[in-house]
Amino acid sequence: MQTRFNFYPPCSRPDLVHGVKPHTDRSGITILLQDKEVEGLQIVVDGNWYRVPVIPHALVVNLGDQMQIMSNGIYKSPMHRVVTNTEKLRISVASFIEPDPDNEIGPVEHLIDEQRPRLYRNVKNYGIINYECYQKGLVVLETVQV
Ligand SMILES: O=C(O)CCC(=O)C(=O)O
Ligand SMILES: [Fe+2]
Repeated sequence: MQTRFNFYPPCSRPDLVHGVKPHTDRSGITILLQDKEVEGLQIVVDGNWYRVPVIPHALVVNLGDQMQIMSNGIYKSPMHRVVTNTEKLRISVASFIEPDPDNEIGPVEHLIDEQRPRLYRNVKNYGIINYECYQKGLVVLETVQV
């Protein structure tokens, strides 16, 4: 598990600047504590962005790419982003839980059959693949499809 503290200062041009650009998490599971007053997290569904509301002290549980890979696409790793605002700073704490990077992961055998063929190849060090694709603006899961 790795934990990241995110700090988003107020921004004079939220129309131009994201707090975090659109991405999917590399993890298996992400546990997120949002700022208890300031919204910012958004999720995309069918091309439309939706706010994730703030519920003070509640944890947001999100699934990451490695869950999507291991479940052969049954569990989804949703695309999300963080927007900035002109008035208030925002803080969040995200814990990413994932397999040991040295362990190869791939779709679980009994979730592969004729109705649901294998969607992803086996990979090691998925965190590095995810990071490099994020820097290049690629959709990471597409790069590990069979
Ligand atoms: O700050 C947030 O609410 C989410 C941050 C995030 O998506 C991440 O750290 O991967
Ligand atoms: Fe994220």
